[in-house]
Amino acid sequence: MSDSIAVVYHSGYGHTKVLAEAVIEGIKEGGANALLVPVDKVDEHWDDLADAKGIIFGSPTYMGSVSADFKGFMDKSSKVWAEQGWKDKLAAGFTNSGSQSGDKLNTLMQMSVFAAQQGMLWVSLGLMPGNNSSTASVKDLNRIGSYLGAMAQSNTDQGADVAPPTSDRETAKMLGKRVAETASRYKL
Ligand SMILES: Cc1cc2nc3c(=O)[nH]c(=O)nc-3n(C[C@H](O)[C@H](O)[C@H](O)COP(=O)(O)O)c2cc1C
Repeated sequence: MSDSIAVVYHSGYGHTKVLAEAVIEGIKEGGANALLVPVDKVDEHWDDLADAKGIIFGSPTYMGSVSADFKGFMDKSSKVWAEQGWKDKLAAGFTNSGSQSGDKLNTLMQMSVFAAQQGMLWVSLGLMPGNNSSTASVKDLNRIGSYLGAMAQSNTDQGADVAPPTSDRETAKMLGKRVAETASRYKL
C-alpha cells in the first residue's frame, strides 16, 4: 500500500479535467503523491488504484447524474467490489455542471453510495459555504455551498480556459489537500 491518492475522472469537454488537475495540485500540497487517471485509461491503472490509499472521483453532471463514461468505470469496478479490494481506502468526489444547481448533489450522492459499496471511507469537502451573505462573493471558496464534495459550475458558452472560474478550481484544490492531509493521519 502506497501513500498515493488517485483521481479517477471523466470530462467530455475539458471543464471537469481542469478541476481534476486542481485536485491533483491540492493532493501534492497536502504532502501525498498524486496520480491522475482519466476513465478511458483506467484499464492501465487497476494495480495503481489497488495500491492507492485514497481515490477521488470526478465527473461532470450529465442529465442529473454522473456521465455515462464515469458510470462505465463504476460498473467495471464491480470486479474490485467482489473482493472488496478498495475496502477502507479514503474516497471523495467532485462534479461540475452548466447550471448553478444542475442537480449536482445527485452526482455526488451517486459517488458516495458507490464508495460505500466499495467499503471506502468518504471524506467530505470540509469548507463552510461561501457566497451566501450580502458581503459574500462569487469569488468565495465553495461558492456553490456544497458539503458532500466539491461542486463547480461552468458557463455553457465558455471553454475550459475560463470555466469553471478560479474559485471553483481553488475549491477543488482544497478537496485534494483535505484528502491528502486526512491520509497522512490515517493508518491503513
Ligand atoms: C449530455 C449532457 C448532459 C448535461 N446535463 C446537465 C445537467 O443535468 N445539469 C447541468 O447543470 N448541466 C448539464 N450539462 C452541462 C455540463 O455539465 C457542463 O457543460 C459541464 O461543464 C461539462 O463538463 P465537461 O467539459 O467536463 O464535460 C450537460 C451536458 C451534456 C453534454
